[in-house]
Amino acid sequence: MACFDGCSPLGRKSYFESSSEARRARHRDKELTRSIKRDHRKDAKRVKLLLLGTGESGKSTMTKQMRIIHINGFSFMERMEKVKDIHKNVLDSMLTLLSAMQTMSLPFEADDSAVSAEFILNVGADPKPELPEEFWDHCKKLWLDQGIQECFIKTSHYQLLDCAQYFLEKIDELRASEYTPSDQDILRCRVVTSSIQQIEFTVRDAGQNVRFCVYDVGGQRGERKKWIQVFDDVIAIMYVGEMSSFDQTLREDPTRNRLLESLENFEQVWNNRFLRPVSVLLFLNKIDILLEKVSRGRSIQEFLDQHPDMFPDYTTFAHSNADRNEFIESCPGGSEYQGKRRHRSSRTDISAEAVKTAAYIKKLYQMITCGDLVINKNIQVHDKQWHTMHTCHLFYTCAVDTGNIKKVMEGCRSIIIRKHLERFGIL
Ligand SMILES: Nc1nc2c(ncn2[C@@H]2O[C@H](COP(=O)(O)OP(=O)(O)OP(=O)(O)O)[C@@H](O)[C@H]2O)c(=O)[nH]1
Ligand SMILES: [Mg+2]
Repeated sequence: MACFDGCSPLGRKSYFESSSEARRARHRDKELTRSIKRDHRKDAKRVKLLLLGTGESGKSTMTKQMRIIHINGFSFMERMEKVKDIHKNVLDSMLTLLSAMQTMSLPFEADDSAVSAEFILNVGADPKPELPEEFWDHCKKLWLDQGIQECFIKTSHYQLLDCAQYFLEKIDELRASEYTPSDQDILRCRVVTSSIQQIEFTVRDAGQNVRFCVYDVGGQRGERKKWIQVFDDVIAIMYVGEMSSFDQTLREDPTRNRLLESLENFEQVWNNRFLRPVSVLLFLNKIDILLEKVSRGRSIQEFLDQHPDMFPDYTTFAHSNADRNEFIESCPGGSEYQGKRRHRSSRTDISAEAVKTAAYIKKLYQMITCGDLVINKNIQVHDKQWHTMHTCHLFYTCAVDTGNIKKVMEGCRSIIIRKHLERFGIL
């Protein structure tokens, strides 16, 4: 029979053991409580934000903007470290164009372009840390070839970096030995994120210093399983959605449309039970590329035709004046038009079709937040009641435009801080 009153020969020892054990337990308990309070105080001062979105949507570009706006930007050393990545972007872009020329059986305009192409392909087959001098001459020549230009216009048929044109148009500058990347060059430079990155900065708000901690994750499919590691204590998610990718497929799955992937991924984030109390700031990014695509005659209709029963009718969709004004004010150079109704309507470089496309894509994301559009029939889409603990705010963004991001971040700041104060019971 078991004895519970210390009557066994070991009873006294057990008593002492248990009493010292109890003291240790009490001590541990106090330490733990103190540490929880300490962490709570620390967390109460630190606002944790997550940048989520599919691959190449612009998350890392947003963190670069935060560095430019809130930290002292990039040091000379950091700029010089980017030179290799920028040169690699040029090489990768030209290799992609040459491979697409072959796949689409497009001819070069100049007879000797084939020689330049062969040179570049050889460099690509065995890339050295430094690109040879002749590389730049061949690259410049090829970029001016009408055949390559024709191929470039058909970019929706293959996977070209968004920064290809930007860098290929400034080859003379990039090849110079004294080249130092500018802020814009760094913003345009593409490097895939394959581990969780974090930046911290302090913002002065209403006379108080608020410490922000922003996590940037990889958005390609293989990276998304890591996202859950950073869900704890998050105050708000900055979801970077794609505006310009309606005619593109995923790099990691060329059978899948990028806009559809972004919408579905957003649906998962919005309905994720761990993120139920977390508000979402939805950045509808790459509006500059959207503008440029629509001006080249690309239309979202082609994408919609592939999913006849899924999306609302585009032909009868009408955007509001407010939609138009919001879009114009967000477009590069749009701050001049802010609040000036007469001037806004004189902005002729923004077509009605571009505004309609933007407003329509925005509506798709909005419909997901209301459960009016379901992309993945297999996930649990919650009703309005479930979502009352969080909100979704939408912003048109151009992540390479510091003026635009500064304005958007100012708009987000009060939403984030309010959410943070509510979480820590301060409001
Ligand atoms: N023109 C233009 N380019 C953009 C914009 N946003 C991002 N880019 C470019 O798009 C490319 C991809 O951006 P990233 O910030 O690396 O994308 P990401 O979401 O971090 O991608 P992963 O790390 O793979 O998840 C870079 O070359 C950026 O310069 C934009 O609004 N306009
Ligand atoms: Mg990234």
